[in-house]
Amino acid sequence: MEGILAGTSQIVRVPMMASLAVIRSPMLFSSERAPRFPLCGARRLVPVRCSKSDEEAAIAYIRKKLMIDDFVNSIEVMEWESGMSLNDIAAKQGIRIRRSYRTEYPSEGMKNEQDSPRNILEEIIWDKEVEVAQFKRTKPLEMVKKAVESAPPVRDFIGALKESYDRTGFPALIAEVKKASPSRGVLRENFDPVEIAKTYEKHGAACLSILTDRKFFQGGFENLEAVRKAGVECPLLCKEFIIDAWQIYYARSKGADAVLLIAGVLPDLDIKYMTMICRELGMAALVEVHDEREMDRVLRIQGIQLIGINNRNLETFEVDIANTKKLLEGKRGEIVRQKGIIVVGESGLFVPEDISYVQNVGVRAVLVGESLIKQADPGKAISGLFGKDISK
Ligand SMILES: O=P(O)(O)OC[C@@H](O)[C@@H](O)c1c[nH]c2ccccc12
Repeated sequence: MEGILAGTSQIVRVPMMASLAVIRSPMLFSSERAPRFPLCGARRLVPVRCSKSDEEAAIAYIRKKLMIDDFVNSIEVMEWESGMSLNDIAAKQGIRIRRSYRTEYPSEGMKNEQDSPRNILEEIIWDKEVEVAQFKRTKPLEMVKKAVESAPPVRDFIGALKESYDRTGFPALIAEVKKASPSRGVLRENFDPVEIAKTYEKHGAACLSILTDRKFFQGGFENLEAVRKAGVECPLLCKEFIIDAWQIYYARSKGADAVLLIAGVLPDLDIKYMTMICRELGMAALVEVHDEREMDRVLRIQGIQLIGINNRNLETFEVDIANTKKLLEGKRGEIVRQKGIIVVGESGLFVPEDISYVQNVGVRAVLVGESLIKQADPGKAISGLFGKDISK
């Protein structure tokens, strides 16, 4: 009988049954040289011969173990199987950020016009691909999964946001621990992540966002780990450019309770796959959108609980808080309310009027960095931002 395929920890399609799933252990096999689907790592299907009983065992395993309805007959996977490039599939969804699929930095002589990133976000992503490939070589997934077992217990990120909203009547604050950014340069010379985290917590932050990207934001996973180990109780968002499921496990192993998934970078199938992994790990996924098309894509995905509307365009750095209003108007706002999704207003919030502006259009949490981190005491700055002391 023809037609089963599998990889390790991957999407698996069983053509006879038109089923598709994510599977943990190598079951049957596929060609090692077949192209991989990005994060899920599944290989393009190469029909292999296997016995009827193997096929039945595979199907039974998939059915029993996995919640796969979303993946069945996924258009993306069918396109990929039929030979479309991954960048073409992403482009069809309106994604402008291309992947380079590099695992090593190109040497100077190898670079050419076509090979250059088109904007800062694309540059970050191309860089991240190499960084993750290198990380994975030294710490393979199995090793990171082992480390997850001894990670500090997960905290309820969404629960903390709801609780804070109910307690204060203001959007819950996710306060950001960020030393620098590509758009603003160094925001704070004297940067002690633990001290900043503690003062944020003391002054009423519901959750914290910790930048872990080193090259562009001067962050690091050691900051996440240090904050968690210092006894800070707020749930922690790992602020990273996630392009590979490996990074989610890694974030959890370092104590993260939530991760950021950027819809402008990740095709639908990746978002589904990654939110599924978050769910399994007990983490929250903050899915970030910037325009109507991204918002519509994310609203169509089942099980999304937290959407961040970024007022900053990560390709041009333009900031406009009216973006939050635009994306919550009309039908979109209605769907958000029907589904009980918590919307986080992100970036460019400086004064109490900004907070009430986004609150009035339906935001129940805000993500704030610059306006706090630049103050002498970032925690004390919280009451200035809200126009009121919101500490417990
Ligand atoms: O410093 P601001 O303008 O308050 O913004 C915070 C946060 O929204 C911003 O850092 C951010 C939002 N989405 C991102 C994605 C990657 C890096 C950074 C971000």
